[in-house]
Amino acid sequence: MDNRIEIRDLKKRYGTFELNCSLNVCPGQITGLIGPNGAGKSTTFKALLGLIRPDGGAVKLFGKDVSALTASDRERLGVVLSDSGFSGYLTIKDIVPVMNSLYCQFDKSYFLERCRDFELPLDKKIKDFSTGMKAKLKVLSAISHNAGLLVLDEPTAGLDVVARDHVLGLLRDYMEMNEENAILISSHIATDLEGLCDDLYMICKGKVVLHEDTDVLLGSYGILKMDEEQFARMDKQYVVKTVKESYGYCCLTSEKQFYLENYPGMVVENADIDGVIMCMIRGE
Ligand SMILES: Nc1ncnc2c1ncn2[C@@H]1O[C@H](COP(=O)(O)OP(=O)(O)OP(=O)(O)O)[C@@H](O)[C@H]1O
Repeated sequence: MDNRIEIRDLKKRYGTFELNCSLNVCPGQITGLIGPNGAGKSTTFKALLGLIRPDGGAVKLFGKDVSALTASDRERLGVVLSDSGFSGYLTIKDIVPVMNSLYCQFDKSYFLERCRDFELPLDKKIKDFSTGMKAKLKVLSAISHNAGLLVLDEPTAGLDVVARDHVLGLLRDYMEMNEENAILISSHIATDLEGLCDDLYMICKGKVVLHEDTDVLLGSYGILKMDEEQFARMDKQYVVKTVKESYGYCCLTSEKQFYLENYPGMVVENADIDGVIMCMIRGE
């Protein structure tokens, strides 16, 4: 069975908000969905998992329509949603038998070993866990039952750098368990995803505004800064977005090398993903 996600023209309307999103996740890949608050990331995840009814479009997991997934297909999914999790009144000791009965392939010893590595107490009620402890427990639960596909909505939200590093490390371990494993992960913290994902979808006001391989985004994209006169004279064929600034213009380019070679006086900066997002949102 292919660990694949296919979303085609997924539509969902809430008042003035309108989602219209297409994306693919391929076996062996980590795909990131980034976008500002309210962009539509969680709505996409909920529709993908069949938790809300879309107004249109098609969603497939493992090559099957989401409504056609069997219970055993669903066991092959590992999910983290921001507003889901175990009851706060349970302890890790309580949830082990629950996981055991929910998932045929629950790997109890892996799960408990990792709980020990992360110093997660087995007897403490989950409601008394810190944000970081809860996040680690959610991700550990998602990867401890031989899922082929992970769907993770903001698994690093609210974490300090150390806890974030632990969670990202767990995801890298997961990808090494099986080369066909795949992950769809969202975050509004772009730096979390740039070191992890093979490709990134940028979503804004319900629309995918950019899809690119992370290497291309970090290697070829750049930010150009110039005054009005330089802007008027420049060749704009590789300009993706333009933002008017007090000093002149700031442009996002998909080919920074072209401008480095042809415009020696121009300021050409490497684009980090936050810079790209800012230009995509503010630019025209
Ligand atoms: N059940 C709902 N009823 C009405 N509006 C909703 C509902 N769920 C989401 N929305 C609206 O849909 C839009 C997208 O929300 P969504 O939660 O998908 O964004 P997001 O990208 O996940 O944001 P964040 O990063 O803040 O979690 C928002 O305008 C939100 O108010």
